[in-house]
Amino acid sequence: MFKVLVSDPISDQGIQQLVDAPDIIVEKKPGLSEDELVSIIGEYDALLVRSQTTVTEKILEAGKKLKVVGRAGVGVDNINLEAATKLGVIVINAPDGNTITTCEHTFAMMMALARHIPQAYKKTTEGTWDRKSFLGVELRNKTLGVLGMGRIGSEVAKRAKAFGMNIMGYDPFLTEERAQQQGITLATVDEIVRNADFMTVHTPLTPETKHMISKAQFEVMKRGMRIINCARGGIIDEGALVEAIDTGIVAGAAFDVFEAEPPAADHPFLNHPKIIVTPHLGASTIEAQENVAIDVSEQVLHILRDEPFMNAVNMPPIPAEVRKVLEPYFELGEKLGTFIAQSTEGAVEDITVSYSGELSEVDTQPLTRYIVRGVLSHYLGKDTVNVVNSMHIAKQRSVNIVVNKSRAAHTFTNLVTVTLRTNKETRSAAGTLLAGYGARIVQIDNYNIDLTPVGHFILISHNDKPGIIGRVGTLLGSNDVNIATMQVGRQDEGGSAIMVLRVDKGTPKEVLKQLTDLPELLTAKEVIL
Ligand SMILES: NC(=O)C1=CN([C@@H]2O[C@H](COP(=O)(O)OP(=O)(O)OC[C@H]3O[C@@H](n4cnc5c(N)ncnc54)[C@H](O)[C@@H]3O)[C@@H](O)[C@H]2O)C=CC1
Ligand SMILES: O=C(O)CCC(=O)C(=O)O
Repeated sequence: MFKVLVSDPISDQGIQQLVDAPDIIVEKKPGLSEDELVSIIGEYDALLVRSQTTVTEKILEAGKKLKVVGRAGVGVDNINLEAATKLGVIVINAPDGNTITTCEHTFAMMMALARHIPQAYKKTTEGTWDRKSFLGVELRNKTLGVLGMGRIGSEVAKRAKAFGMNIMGYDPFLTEERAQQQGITLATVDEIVRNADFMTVHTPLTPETKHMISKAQFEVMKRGMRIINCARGGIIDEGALVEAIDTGIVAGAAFDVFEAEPPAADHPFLNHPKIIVTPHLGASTIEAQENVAIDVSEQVLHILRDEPFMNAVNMPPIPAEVRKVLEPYFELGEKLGTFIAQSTEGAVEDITVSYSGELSEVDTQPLTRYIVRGVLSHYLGKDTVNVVNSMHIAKQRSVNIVVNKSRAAHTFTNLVTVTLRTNKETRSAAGTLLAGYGARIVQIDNYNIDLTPVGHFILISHNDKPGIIGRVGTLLGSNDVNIATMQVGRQDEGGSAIMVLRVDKGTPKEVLKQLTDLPELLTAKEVIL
């Protein structure tokens, strides 16, 4: 059974699949302090948060069983990613589920700002019929500057065009060609600041974006600009903004997010006549909350069940076309790693992974992580090593990871060879996926074999002498170890050889010892895949 703690209010419908899963217990405990979380997190395998819970290093360290932190939303600035990576905790988010909702909130804010709707509402409901104070502006023919043309920024730009706005966009990844395709003008921050009538920010908060709009930008800003921030507090310098509004540079601002949330009661935005605010409601619709909770629950289920999952935040993203090529090899790669670790004696020095065929043409880093996990988890346990921390642990333990690639044609379309060098010996195993047959281990050291990597095996090294197969069969039979299949490979007649036996159940240690006592038999290892 896996225990999942939900520490923020997250859509019930969205997490229903977790609640219904027979191997999961979900407990909802919103509003806990850091100390309270530290005291209970040790019981849980997964933690689900929105933005209220700050997942600190202390919490992650106390989460001895914690495998994954799921963020039901985009921004992961409330999670200590560095600590999570170091501790092997996978951090996932739900990047797509709230895009449209947040884009629509941005638009609601832009229109409310253009037409003074919150201020007018307040006065009207207070009993004052004031039609003079709230003269607005149209969006049509105005220039909208979008800083950050990712998911939300692009959707905002699309809708702004329908309102007849001209769009200037800036994003480090925005090329001239993409800008043209989207019907917008590629611009610099400076050009946007000097020319836009409205400006909206849709970047993450990073050291680079912190205060990207500050005193220097306000000094050259087009007079009368209106500014919206539905991304993260701190992208726009709050103090400098208030000054720019009070000195007439900026006509007004609409903010959903603050540098510190919730803002202090005397925060200058609150009660400012030209600033409208919402309490971080960008993603707050029924649809978005359900979407993000579904996305994150699905990934958490995969991770807890040790199944392949989509991109984690604390792992480099895998482009869809690369994932398509690599994903079928993840399980095989991990099995090759565990096979070779179980087959080899001694302390690990280096792991060499060779990719040949089509696999050599893509970025194989994600697959290497699975292979390294397979090797290291044999020594350190599956719970300790995962695909997020496997490379980190290898480095920590001075295990060299060497990757070779060759496009060279081979008997197989693709071949993955894992070679493990220890202080005692070097062994290798190669595997492939055979169309219609699935995963196969096709080579051990230099011997060709054909093995479906599932079940219990005994891997024997011996000298190729008459009678040895019979002696092995008799010994195993007399110890009630039933042989399902047997494969033998040799280099030369009478030379060194290997035997791979698939057996129906685990082989007792004393039986393995008796095997190695047989004449001409060198080693006998149990391998469980
Ligand atoms: N108010 C709310 O409730 C919500 C806020 N957000 C926030 O909105 C922001 C954007 O979210 P998405 O569009 O989903 O993310 P995204 O990752 O799709 O887009 C962010 C874009 O910012 C760009 N960027 C990074 N550094 C930049 C820089 N220095 N200048 C210009 N662009 C830069 C990136 O290249 C990327 O294209 C995030 O901060 C997210 O946390 C997202 C959802 C809800
Ligand atoms: O959970 C929320 O409502 C906040 C959403 C958000 O800020 C994000 O997804 O980045």
